[in-house]
Amino acid sequence: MNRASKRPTIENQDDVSVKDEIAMIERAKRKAKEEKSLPAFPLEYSSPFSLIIAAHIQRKNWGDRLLLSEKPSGESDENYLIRNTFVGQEATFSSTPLDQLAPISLQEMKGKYLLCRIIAPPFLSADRVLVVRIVAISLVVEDTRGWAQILSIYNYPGTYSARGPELDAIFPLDSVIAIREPYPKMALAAAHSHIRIDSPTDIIFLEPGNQLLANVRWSTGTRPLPVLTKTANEWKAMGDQHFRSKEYYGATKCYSFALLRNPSLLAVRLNRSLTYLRLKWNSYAIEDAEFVLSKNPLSTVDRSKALYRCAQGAYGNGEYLTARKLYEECLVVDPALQEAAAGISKCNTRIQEQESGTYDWYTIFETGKRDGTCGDVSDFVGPVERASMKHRGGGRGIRATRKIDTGELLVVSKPFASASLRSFSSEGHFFSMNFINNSMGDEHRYVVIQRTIERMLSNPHDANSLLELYGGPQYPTTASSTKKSKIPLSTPLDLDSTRVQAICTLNVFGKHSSRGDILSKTQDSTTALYTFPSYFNHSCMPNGAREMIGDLMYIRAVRSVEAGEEVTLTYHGHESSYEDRSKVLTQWFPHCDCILCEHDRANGESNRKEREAILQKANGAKIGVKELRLHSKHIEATYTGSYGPYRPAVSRVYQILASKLQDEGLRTRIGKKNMQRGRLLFTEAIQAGFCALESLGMRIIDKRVDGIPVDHNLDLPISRDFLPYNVDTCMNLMFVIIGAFEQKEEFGATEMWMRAAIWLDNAWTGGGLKLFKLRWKHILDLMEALAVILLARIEKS
Ligand SMILES: C[S@@+](CC[C@H](N)C(=O)[O-])C[C@H]1O[C@@H](n2cnc3c(N)ncnc32)[C@H](O)[C@@H]1O
Repeated sequence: MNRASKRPTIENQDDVSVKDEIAMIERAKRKAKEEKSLPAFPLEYSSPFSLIIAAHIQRKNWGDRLLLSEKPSGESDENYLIRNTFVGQEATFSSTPLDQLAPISLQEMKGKYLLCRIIAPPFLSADRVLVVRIVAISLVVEDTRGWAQILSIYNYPGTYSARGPELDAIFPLDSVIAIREPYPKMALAAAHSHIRIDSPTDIIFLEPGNQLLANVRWSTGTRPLPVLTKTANEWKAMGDQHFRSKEYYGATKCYSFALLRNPSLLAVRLNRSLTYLRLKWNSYAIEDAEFVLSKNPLSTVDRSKALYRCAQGAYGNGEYLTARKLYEECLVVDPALQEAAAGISKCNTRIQEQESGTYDWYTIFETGKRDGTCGDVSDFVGPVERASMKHRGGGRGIRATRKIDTGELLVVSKPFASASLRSFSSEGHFFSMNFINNSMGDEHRYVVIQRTIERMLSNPHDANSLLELYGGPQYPTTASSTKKSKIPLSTPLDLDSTRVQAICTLNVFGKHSSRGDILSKTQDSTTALYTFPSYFNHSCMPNGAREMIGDLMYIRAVRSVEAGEEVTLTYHGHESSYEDRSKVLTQWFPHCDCILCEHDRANGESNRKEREAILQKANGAKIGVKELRLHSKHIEATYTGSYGPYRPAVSRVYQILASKLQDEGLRTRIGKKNMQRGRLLFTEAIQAGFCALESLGMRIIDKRVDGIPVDHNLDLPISRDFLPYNVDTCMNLMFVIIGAFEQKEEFGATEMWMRAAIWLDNAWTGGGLKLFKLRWKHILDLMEALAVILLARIEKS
């Protein structure tokens, strides 16, 4: 079976239309509601023995292949990994501290905590159809009376793509765990009823000496807690092994066990600190390193390592001034530590970026293109601030703190959490039904939620800034506060996973897609969640525009903005019709009051429909120049009254016309050697290119098509007061114009328009001629000698 053809994506929606998807999601919602209404108690009895066997079989059947070894072959159905899940399903989480809850057994779960013990290795939950797995990790546990149940754990850090040995380390056999206010899930979808845990903070691993373990008798016999089964050094060795295998979650668990056995082992604490750094759990890394620094006496080597880890942690948290000071202290302890000297220099660069908004855009683009991530840069907030905007959902927005010029850099933001195509090692399908905005989500979106939760757990300060984002009317947007826990995941942060899912759904950004589109895994796509950029409200004709390079986002003003004026972005593609925009926007709000939508409404439905019909014809495969000329006139006529110059549908028709004219011009010149007619066609192509640019909002000052002298002092042919939303489309149009001028042997014009292209690219990217050459290499190569000559002349002038 050819799976690629079966995958429902935005490009291939034959299998599952949007309507079908919504119907599917509605059915799933009904099923979830029905499930919730079933009586939860009493829980059915399950034989521990049969559950343990079932767990082993599951793990062996296909779990082993997926968990322990390389990725599945993807060729046979049995091996093929399909994950499915729901986002926005009403989930529980506990906010009652463990010591204020009463213990229960599985027979009598209700508003209490459950004390239980892991009695089988973790496995991947499967639906009735074996090849479909849900995204949870499953454990078989027994309570003190020997009753067994399956725990389905969602959102637990490090489990989404962990393999067997690491999961075994995260959930060691015989661990005793307390689950705050667990709830049973009936056997409607899964093979067994089970206990579902949505919030990782509801699970508390109990360690020796915990009060809750006093006087506990296990009817199946006492077994030592896992931590007691190895010496500190043995745990350290296991931790090192996981570290070498890059299984950092497993490694931190082993190092934590080693430290429970012997808290004074500084080497283990330094190793755990390093492991936290790898996981970007910077605050925990700093805590371990600071513990080491608090010891006296301390060897120079340990002091230097601990200081260096503190510096790296502060750097990772974006505290560059602190990090620089710490790197300097490292050099005092060990003047030969070159990494510290390099650290200082990196801090200086980051501080400069942060203060001045000056970036090495060339390197950023190159890294983003190569790695799909933003590399090492700092955040920047320019002349904009968060402000109260009561008339918008969530009540906030972004406004200018002073007058802003066209092209000014407003924001550079690293993601709070991101997922790019390159983040996924496994193949297979992923289906997620989002109950919040009734859409099918892809794996990227789900992974962003997982990583968001993880980041919240790893840093309470980050958790607070995330919880301030808008999650819909049911969640107040007042600042919240979470405490820092001493041991990760062991004290209540009270993570409400449904709220986090709602926040992610309303605020996530995607590359190459409208904010709400589904992206195919085959596209080079990045999905990411940002904090500051999430406060921008929407307009279909905004004064700001965003770009994602890897997972780094930058935002520029596309026109001048007055002090105090709101700065907006668009949440969807820039060229969609009123009807498409309205449909997409309902995910966020019911009615768009921007100027473009007002014009479209005033323009009337019949004009809009006619416009779409013309556009469809113009997009037809066999369309000729003659028909396109007519379509361009007709589509212009669908606009009435005071409709502004921004008309992407018109631009689209002129774009097609310009490229067809250019093709025909070439055929005429080369084939029929008809120079004069060729020249006319190129002139018309240039004029169509001008119309296409103007309908995207650009203002052309110099519309000459003949007799432009070769003169460096000529001003640009375009106005510098507006950056078009779709820069790449405009750049391509300018290259068409340059090509047509070349055919007309108007070399003055080619240079003038090349300068315009370089200006626009630089205004958008900030990367100058060097980045221009990198970004447009594929086109410049096609231009051959012309590009070489023009760029050499421009560089010299
Ligand atoms: C990404 S948030 C933007 C920031 C949000 N206003 C806040 O206070 O956090 C998206 C939400 O803002 C609101 N919003 C954004 N643009 C809007 C617009 N043009 N009209 C109405 N509501 C808008 C909607 O409620 C939407 O779900």
